[in-house]
Amino acid sequence: MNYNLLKEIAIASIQQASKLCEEVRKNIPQAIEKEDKSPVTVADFGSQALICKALKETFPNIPIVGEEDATELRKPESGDTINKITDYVKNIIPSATTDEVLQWIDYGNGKVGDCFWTLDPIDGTKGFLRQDQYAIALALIVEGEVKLGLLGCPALKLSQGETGWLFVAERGKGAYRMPIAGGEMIKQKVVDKEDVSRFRFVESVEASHGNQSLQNTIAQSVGITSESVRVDSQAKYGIVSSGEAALYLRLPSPKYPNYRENIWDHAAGAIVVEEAGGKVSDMYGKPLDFATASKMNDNRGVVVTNGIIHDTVINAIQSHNQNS
Ligand SMILES: Nc1ncnc2c1ncn2[C@@H]1O[C@H](COP(=O)(O)O)[C@@H](O)[C@H]1OP(=O)(O)O
Ligand SMILES: [Mg+2]
Ligand SMILES: [Mg+2]
Ligand SMILES: [Mg+2]
Repeated sequence: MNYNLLKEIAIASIQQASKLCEEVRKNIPQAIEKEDKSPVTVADFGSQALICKALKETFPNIPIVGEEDATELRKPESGDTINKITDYVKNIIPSATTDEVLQWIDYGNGKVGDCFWTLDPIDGTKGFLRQDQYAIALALIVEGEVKLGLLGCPALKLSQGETGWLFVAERGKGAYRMPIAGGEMIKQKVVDKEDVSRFRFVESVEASHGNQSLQNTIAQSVGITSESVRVDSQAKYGIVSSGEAALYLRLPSPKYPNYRENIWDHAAGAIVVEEAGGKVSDMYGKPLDFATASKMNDNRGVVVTNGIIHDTVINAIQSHNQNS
């Protein structure tokens, strides 16, 4: 299958969504509380509307499994919110109406199947609200395998170059990054073991999204002596794929032992790291399951490495579990 057109449309839609998100961020967004108590903003909805519209226009038959939906926005008390979202979308698509914006958001209510997109319009909403890192994450999954991954990180600064990167990976064709506003593609490669200064590990800013004390113990046991770099969102995958860290650990939070990861929180990031030479699995070394449901019910935790240290990390987690 030729993925060039899919890639082209996906890149353009993330560039549009990135503009909307940065505009909202400049104006200091407010959090709206979802049913599960997690925050969402007008930018999460606006980003989902723009990306879903672009994808559905060109690929009407590919379902989109997105994080957000418009149910709450259709209630009369959400009038101000949907008007705000529509205003932001109109900056990019001047003809957009409120009804269309609601419909575009709901294009994201697709189901997991043989071939589908999965979309997180803003991954790391808590980071976005803090003016820290966030990502716009889109992946194409075909017969259970991530074939394309796009990760827009509008606020990300790596050790060199501008702020704002878009990571693009295609199965078997490598991973690249480009400045999010457009520009030259740079090939991604994970860090070598000899590169001591970049042999670091990344984890969430939010302590409750993982198990930071265990993550630190494991990192030390595989020879990482420097303190962790704490970053919100799938930007962590972008950092590992750029060779600026060797390890990203997301071990189950003791506070939420029943939490299951969503496919849109990992699919795009996973292929970006794998195509840069790295490895991604759950904490038992099992591949992440993107084929079955929007939640990865049979996976626990996520381990992302430069590849070389993967088995050592999995073994360190195993021995810790056996001894505790
Ligand atoms: N208890 C939890 N454990 C792990 N991840 C979580 C938890 N609660 C929310 N998340 C997800 O963590 C992601 C961002 O995490 P981080 O920035 O720390 O890497 C978000 O996608 C968020 O989900 P959601 O998308 O529903 O908000
Ligand atoms: Mg969310
Ligand atoms: Mg999100
Ligand atoms: Mg997310």
